[in-house]
Amino acid sequence: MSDVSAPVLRAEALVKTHLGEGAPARAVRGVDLSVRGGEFVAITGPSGAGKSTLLHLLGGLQRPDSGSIWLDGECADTWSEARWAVERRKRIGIVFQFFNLVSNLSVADNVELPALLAGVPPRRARAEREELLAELGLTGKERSMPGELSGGEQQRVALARALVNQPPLLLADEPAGSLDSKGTREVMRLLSRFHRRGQTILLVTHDARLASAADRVISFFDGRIADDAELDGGPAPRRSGISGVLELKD
Ligand SMILES: Nc1ncnc2c1ncn2[C@@H]1O[C@H](COP(=O)(O)OP(=O)(O)OP(=O)(O)O)[C@@H](O)[C@H]1O
Repeated sequence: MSDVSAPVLRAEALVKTHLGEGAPARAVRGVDLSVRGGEFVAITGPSGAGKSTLLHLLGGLQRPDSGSIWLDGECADTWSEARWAVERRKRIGIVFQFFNLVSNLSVADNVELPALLAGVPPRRARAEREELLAELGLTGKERSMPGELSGGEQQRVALARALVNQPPLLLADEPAGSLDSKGTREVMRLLSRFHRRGQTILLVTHDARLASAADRVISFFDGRIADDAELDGGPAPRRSGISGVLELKD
């Protein structure tokens, strides 16, 4: 088993200003953060606080103006876009509010795609996909197209896609933001279940209720960490990979 206390993700002095049409938006103004293996961290705060920008920086989807990021102890400062793409496939699963599924690919193909791009042999990619879809209650939907699914189902497919390469870290940006209360409960239950099995999760939400499912809550305000509180229980033990983890019962 991996060292539970080792940081999976570390950021130091991150700064990001968006230069848009209007005045520059100083979205992230000097953030230090360390996330240990097995932690479930929620980043919460008001609209416009900079939460999504921070998550995008941590996942390499945007580059900081200054500051550094380490993934599993490896500094990402000099990584190119291409290198980030490769590392994301191996190390980081990302789930967005609006699912971002490929609309003209079936559920099965959406989930298998990241595995195939990562060089996983097709037979193994298929096995991983079957296991995850069964786990997420989507068996029988393999040939469906994303547009034929409910919002909750689409988000479960997005979760399967994010987890198919067994990334040590899952980044979730308002994953229930476009769902009704049933869909929200479903997604939160799944995140909690994966966390209990050892998945490290960083969840961005403006909803304090959702944040309470985490074992650490970071309050983000005006581009900075205003509070960082560990809730009762502490981090779950980290286990490597999802497939080993899937054998465990709830
Ligand atoms: N691509 C962009 N171009 C210009 N400004 C941006 C861009 N992305 C974000 N911003 C601005 O940066 C600030 C932080 O935005 P961000 O989306 O990170 O906040 P947030 O806390 O995630 O908000 P919300 O909860 O509403 O999603 C806001 O003022 C926003 O308008």
